[in-house]
Amino acid sequence: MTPSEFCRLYVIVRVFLTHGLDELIPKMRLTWPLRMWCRSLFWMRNKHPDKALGERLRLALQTLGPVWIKFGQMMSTRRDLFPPVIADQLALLQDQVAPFDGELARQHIEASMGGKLEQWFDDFDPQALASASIAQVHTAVLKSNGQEVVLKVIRPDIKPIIEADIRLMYRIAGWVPKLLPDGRRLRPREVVREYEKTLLDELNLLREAANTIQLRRNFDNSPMMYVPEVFSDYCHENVLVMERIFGISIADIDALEANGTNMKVLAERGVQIFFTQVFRDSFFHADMHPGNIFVSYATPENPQYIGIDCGIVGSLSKGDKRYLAENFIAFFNRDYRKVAELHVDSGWVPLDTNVEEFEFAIRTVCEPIFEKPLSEISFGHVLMNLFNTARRFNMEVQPQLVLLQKTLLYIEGLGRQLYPQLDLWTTAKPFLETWMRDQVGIPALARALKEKAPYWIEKLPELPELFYDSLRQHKELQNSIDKLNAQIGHRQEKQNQSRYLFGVGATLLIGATILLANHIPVWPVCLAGAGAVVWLIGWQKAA
Ligand SMILES: Nc1ncnc2c1ncn2[C@@H]1O[C@H](COP(=O)(O)OP(=O)(O)OP(=O)(O)O)[C@@H](O)[C@H]1O
Repeated sequence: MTPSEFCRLYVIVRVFLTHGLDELIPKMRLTWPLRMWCRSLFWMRNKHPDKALGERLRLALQTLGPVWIKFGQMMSTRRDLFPPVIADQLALLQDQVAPFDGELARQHIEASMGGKLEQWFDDFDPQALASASIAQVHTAVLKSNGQEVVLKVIRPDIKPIIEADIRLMYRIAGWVPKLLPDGRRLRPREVVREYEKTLLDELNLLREAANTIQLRRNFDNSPMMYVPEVFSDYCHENVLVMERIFGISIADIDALEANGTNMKVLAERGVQIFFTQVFRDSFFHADMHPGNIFVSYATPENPQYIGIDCGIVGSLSKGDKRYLAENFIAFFNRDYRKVAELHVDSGWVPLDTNVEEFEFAIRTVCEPIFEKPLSEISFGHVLMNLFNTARRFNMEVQPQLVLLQKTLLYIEGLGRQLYPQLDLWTTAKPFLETWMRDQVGIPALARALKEKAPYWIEKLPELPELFYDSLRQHKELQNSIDKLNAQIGHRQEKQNQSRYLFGVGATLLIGATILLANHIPVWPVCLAGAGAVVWLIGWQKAA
């Protein structure tokens, strides 16, 4: 451990102890040396004894800074791992990060772009439009076409901080199974690894640029959603340049209402956009928080979403989509047997899972959900309950499904906030059923034919030649097989002959031995000589 790592670890331990987080460790796990060590750190006593454990954890993460705040935010979505009192507190974490100097932002952008900002932009505003833990956003105008743009720039000093904190997180993750009774189930190293990947992905703005371009293409000319244009010629790993959008924040319900927004349509569109992204495009925005969703001022009766920050996206395979849609439909038909079978068929749980037991477990967990009216059932909670049950039956954690469930939970929450009577199932069911119908039978066949048609048309002129080649190859293959068969036959014949000669030779030698034993002269020598000659001929044939 380097001295700076040691110092940081000291700070982390101090923050944990002064927030009384040693309370997380059960008494029986507090070994004698550990207890003595904690006691010796008398200047690190719990300074917030009046606060509940969840709140103290939230405050501690907030004190430790952006890397830990984001970690807490991610953990808040893993309700399968933490009790609600902790997860609810983690969900309150906000990264209020002070902006860094605009001049430093300018230098950083210029270093990435390899020239003065004025070469490409006018009116660069050194005052940040927004500042978050990883990046900061400034406005400017593109010189080439007068387009108002934003420049998102990664914080100059953030990478080493992230790397150092992640290294320490791994170290602490190694202690968790020893300290917490449930430590192994929490799979701390895996959780840190997942977080590390998300953070490192967010550090590369070229990824976000590519995701934004893809999402914009998927919703090209859509009245439901608008995605700003990315100016990829100006983008670098540290800098993203995109069209500036002017919309109402989705969190500003008063402003939405003042603009005359049809809240019912807005809420339903949120659900439709999500299902379209998941099932039609296999590409969904997975960082849905209020800072990333806006609504256009235009056409409030027919409201259009504006989506930004595509740093984190999810995608499902064809198989996953199909099983997911079937799962939803089976669940809402209360066909738990089908739900269990689907989990096995999809490979989400092992093939040898006892389907009856699994069905029973799903029924136990899911049936109470139907106590509520259908319109109040949460898809996100249904999925969470299903996955939690499946995990008891050794379902592997599937990151793409966790991301999907987390996004779905958020979309539902948002939808109900916008329009409390939102009936999710009625909004989503026709979409899912049409999609399912589209996946099987004549439409699926027609689509497959349509997809493959250009390939076949391209290959058609080559068909006669391919046919001739294949016939020729078949003939050549037949000739080789005939030759091989003849060789095998010849060899077998020789082996039969040699076996016969060995037999004759052996008989002659045995005869010679018998004659010799009976003291008959001359004949044994002749017979032995003949036997040896016959054996020699047989050996030659066998060679
Ligand atoms: N194209 C844009 N037009 C106008 N404002 C924008 C644009 N892009 C980003 N912003 C503003 O900057 C803020 C931060 O942007 P963004 O979410 O992309 O950054 P971030 O570092 O990923 O933040 P977070 O970690 O909170 O998601 C947004 O909430 C929005 O207010």
